[in-house]
Formats: sequence, structure tokens, C-alpha cells
Amino acid sequence: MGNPHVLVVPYPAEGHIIPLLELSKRLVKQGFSVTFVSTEHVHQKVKDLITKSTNDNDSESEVHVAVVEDGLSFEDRKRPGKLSESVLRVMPGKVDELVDHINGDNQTVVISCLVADQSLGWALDMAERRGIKRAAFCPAAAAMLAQAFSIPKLIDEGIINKDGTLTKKQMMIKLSPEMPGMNTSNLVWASLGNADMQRNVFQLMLKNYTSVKKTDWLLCNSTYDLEPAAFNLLAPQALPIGPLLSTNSSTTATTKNCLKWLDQFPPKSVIYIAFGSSTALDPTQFMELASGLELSNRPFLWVVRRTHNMYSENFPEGYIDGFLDRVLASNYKGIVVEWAPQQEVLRHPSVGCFVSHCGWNSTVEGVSSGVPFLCWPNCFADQFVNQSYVCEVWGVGLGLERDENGVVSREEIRRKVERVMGDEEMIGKALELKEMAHHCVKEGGTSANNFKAFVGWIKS
Ligand SMILES: O=c1ccn([C@@H]2O[C@H](COP(=O)(O)OP(=O)(O)O[C@H]3O[C@H](CO)[C@@H](O)[C@H](O)[C@H]3O)[C@@H](O)[C@H]2O)c(=O)[nH]1
Repeated sequence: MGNPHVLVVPYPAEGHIIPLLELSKRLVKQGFSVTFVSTEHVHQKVKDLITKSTNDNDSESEVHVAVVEDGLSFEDRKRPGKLSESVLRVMPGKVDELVDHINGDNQTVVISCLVADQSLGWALDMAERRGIKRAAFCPAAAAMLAQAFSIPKLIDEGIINKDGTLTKKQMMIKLSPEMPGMNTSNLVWASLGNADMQRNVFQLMLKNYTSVKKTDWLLCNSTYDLEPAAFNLLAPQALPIGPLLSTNSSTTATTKNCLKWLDQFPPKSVIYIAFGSSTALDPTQFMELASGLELSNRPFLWVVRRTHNMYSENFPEGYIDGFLDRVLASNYKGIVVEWAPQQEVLRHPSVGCFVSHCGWNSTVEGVSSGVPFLCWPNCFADQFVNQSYVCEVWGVGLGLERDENGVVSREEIRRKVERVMGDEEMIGKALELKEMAHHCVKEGGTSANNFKAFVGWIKS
């Protein structure tokens, strides 16, 4: 008999794939054979990452990647709405076929456990139907799960109607007295698209929540210390196993170039700017940020996804190149890259400030590296909750205020960069949080213990 087999099904987007790949690698180290589902959509985007992950020297065997069709055309792949539609319409059938394929001709159950992103309730239901053990994985803050689990309470208290519509917009609520306040307009479903879309997302969340609630395990890329109140609300089901970070250094040319470039600067002097995998700035905001960095007169490493559809659609031809030419011609030092080895960049001693959109992975990576934040949430609703954690709960960052036109001005950026990089108390707290995060995953740490228990359960 071979190793016990785990099928890992991520939502096909970088922010979801990165932590689940880390979890897969850890399972491989525990003697499991892991099949990681990738779609055509994401496989193109994160091929390097998957290759890097499967080639890690310390993995005793491989994470096997199974690419399933997503039914999307090249044009469709540029539209996030089409992606979520294909995840519901095409992916379930393809994953079902994959399980049949793994089970082979006599259809014996080969898979010991299915681990699926908590947003893929259909995958958890399929595992239940087929009698496969299952676990849900949350790549976002536990506070976001707490939000979903609190839907019945929000309805009871008249904060939302049964279809999820807000009874009052822009109202501050707390899911528990110890949790950071949330603006009702930033509730996940309430912050997306038009009323129809909001109702659909709400229904989907309710459906997923029902599937997730039934799983034996609900694993989170977080720690008790970062989110004690959220874990209290979710007890006993949700368990933190984070932070799930890569311990390997990649050897790609981009990584080497970025790290070599950082080597030339003194400790904590460089600003790192990155907005995750899908956030884009419009030309006005891009220019304000560029000018703010120039005014700050500090070295910077900025991720600008030039080939990203939103950037290329909104920016006039040559616009970003013009900026780069000015950077090179001026006497301040900065580099712009399409995709940085973020975890390694954040771990580099020269980095002293992380200008971030506060995606949960970026938040956890920044915290684990002891780098203070300048928070710029602007895409999905969870980023505002993460900003509250960073600024109000943990005290390791500052938010950026928008002016009357909704723009974060160059002067605001310059001022806040100065404050973040000069605030010794904040820097001290960031280092304490880093220690705490590392402690959780060490032998005997809370996350390490939870992971060990999970592994024991699959093998049992
Ligand atoms: O140049 C880059 C830019 C990003 N990353 C990595 O990409 C991931 C980005 O993840 P995250 O910070 O969570 O941002 P998003 O990609 O925007 O993630 C989506 O998914 C997250 C988890 O559910 C949510 O918290 C976010 O709001 C949502 O936008 C991180 O691991 C980064 O290290 C790189 O390695 N290099």
C-alpha cells in the first residue's frame, strides 16, 4: 500500500493557492501523497510557484499537480466574474472526474482526505457524498469566517435582511466585544457589484457556510494570538495552523536580482510596495504614489503588474515606462518589478515599510517578517478588516487617508511613510509579533500542535 493520498482543491487564484501549496508541502513531509488541483486559468499565472514548490529539495516526494480545464477563453480569464462562474459551473464536474481517475478502474476509494478552500462548498459536499474525509481551509482571516458564521445573528438583530441586504448602510458593528469594528458596507457580500450580485454572493456564502459547518476540520492560515476573539467565536471548529510560509529560497533570476538590489541598503531603509495579485491603481493614483515615493526620498521596490489586464486597460501606452524613465533619470533609487519574491523581500533586513493592500497573505507575511505596514485596502472587503487588525489591534501600521476626491495624495504618502519608518514603538511591536508568529509554528507551538492533530486524524 502506498502513502495515504490527500486531494487539495484551492480556489483558483494566487491568494488562495499560495498558502494551500504550503500546506500541501507540509503534508508531503508527513508522508502523504498530495494531488494539488490547478486550473488552466491559474496554472498559467503561477506555474513558477508550483514548479518551485514541487522542486523543493526538502520535500521527500512531490506535490503532484493535476490541471483541470476551466472552460474559459483567453478573454474570459481576464474577467474575475467569469472565473467565479466557472468555479461553480465547470470545476465541480472536472474535480469529480479527477477523483474517478484517481480511484482507477475498480473505483476503490484511494483518497484519504480532501482539503478544499472554504469557498468551495461543492468540493466538501462531493467528498461527503463519496465517503471521503474532508477539511475546509480558510486562506483569509478567521474574522472573515466569523462574519459568515454570524449571518444568522446579523439577521436576528435586524442588521441585514434574510437575503443579505443591509437594513442600514455604513453602520459600525462588532461581531463580539473584543473583535475590531466592521463597517456593514464592508461585509463581504455587501461590498461587491450591484444588488443582484450581492444577493447571489450572499446565497453562495450561506450555502458554503452550511457545507463548511459540517466538516470535521476547519483550518485557518492564522494564529490564536493574532485573532483570539475570532477563534473564540468559531470554537471549537476552527483551528489555526498558520502562518503557512515558505521556508525555501527560490533561485530564479528575479529573486536573485531583487535580493541583490536590496543588499546595498542599510537595515530598515527600503519601502516595499505591493498590492497582491489583482489590485490595480488608476493612472491618477499611480502617479500620486510614484510622486509620494519620490518625495519620501527613500529607496523603494515596487510591484507593478504591467501585463495585468486592469493596468493595461486603464493606462495609456508608455505611461508606466515614462515613469520608470524618470525614476532612472532622477537621483532617487527605486526599482519596479512585475512580480517580487514577496516573502523573501519582506524577510530581507533592508526592508523597513510595507505599503500593502492588506490581503490576508500579505498581512500574515508582513507580520511574520516584523515589517510595519502602511495600509492601503482597496479591493476586497476583508482588506478593511485586516487593516483594522494591523492598525488598531496589533499597532503595527498606519492607514492612508483619502482626500475629497477619493485619492491618496503624494503628501499623505510621504508623511505616513516617515511616521511608520520613524516610529520606534511600532517597530518594536512589529518585532514582538514576528516572534510570536514564529513561535506558533515551532515544535510545541499552538499551530504546530493543531497541524499534528490534523495529520493524526487523517491517518487514523
Ligand atoms: O509581487 C508579488 C505580489 C504578491 N505575491 C504573493 O501573492 C500573495 C498575495 O496574496 P494576498 O496578499 O492575500 O492578496 P490577494 O492576491 O489580493 O488575495 C486575495 O485573497 C486573499 C485571501 O483570501 C484575500 O485576503 C484578499 O483580499 C484577496 O484579494 C502573497 O502570498 C504574496 O506574497 C508575490 O509573491 N509577489
